Amino acid sequence: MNLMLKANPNPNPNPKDDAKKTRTVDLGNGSSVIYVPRFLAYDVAWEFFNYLDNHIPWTRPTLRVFGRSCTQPRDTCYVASAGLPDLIYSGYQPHAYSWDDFPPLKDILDAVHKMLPGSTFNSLLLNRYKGGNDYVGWHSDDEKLYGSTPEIASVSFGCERDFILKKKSGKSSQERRSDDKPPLKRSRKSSQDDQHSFMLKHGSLLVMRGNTQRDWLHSVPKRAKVETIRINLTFRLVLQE
Ligand SMILES: O=C(O)CCC(=O)C(=O)O
Ligand SMILES: [Fe+2]
Repeated sequence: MNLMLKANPNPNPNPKDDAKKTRTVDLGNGSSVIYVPRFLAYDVAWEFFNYLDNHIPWTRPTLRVFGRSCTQPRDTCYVASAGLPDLIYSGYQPHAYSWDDFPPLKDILDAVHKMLPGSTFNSLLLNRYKGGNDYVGWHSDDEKLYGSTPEIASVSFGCERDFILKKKSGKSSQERRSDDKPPLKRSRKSSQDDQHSFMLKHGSLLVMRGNTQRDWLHSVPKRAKVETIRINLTFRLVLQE
């Protein structure tokens, strides 16, 4: 299959159209997010969607969360370069498929590397959300094998879903700003700075950098009425032991 993949050479052809613009959000304290809405051309992204939907050996594993067994609320698969330490999350160790098993994934990885000069990724966690009942709950991707400041590059296909970042508990920035007020007068409401939402478009790229996994949680919440499939690829760098 030749998908003629290139990262969209001009992801922002009309500078007036903010919806198409690459956006960098400084989350403070060394955390940042980059969002590229048109990372892949629309039609190419649909070809990838169809390939991934039909050729990836999706599974829905049983996880152990807070001592309880539950079925992961989305399909998953894992691909990694040979010789890397195993990924284990929520008591589950996915089988690591090879990049050679799924050549189009190497093309997407190349495009991500091209878009992010200086960044390297050697593993990929794939997720398939079959409809609005499928989701990923609040978490951070802070497994030890990614080191202290993991960079995660996330490419989305198909149904648009909300991706929400929320500051880990501790003081919200509004509370921090009102440190000089008596405690009773402090607002308990978190400020807008403590949550950011992205509607992840078909063919988009979102990158989390720096301290984002240390200081922030992220989720893709359930959405009533959503009935179509979304596929998401998160590229990560597993550090060699
Ligand atoms: O589906 C997404 O956009 C996010 C997936 C995610 O957070 C993860 O796989 O760790
Ligand atoms: Fe994540």
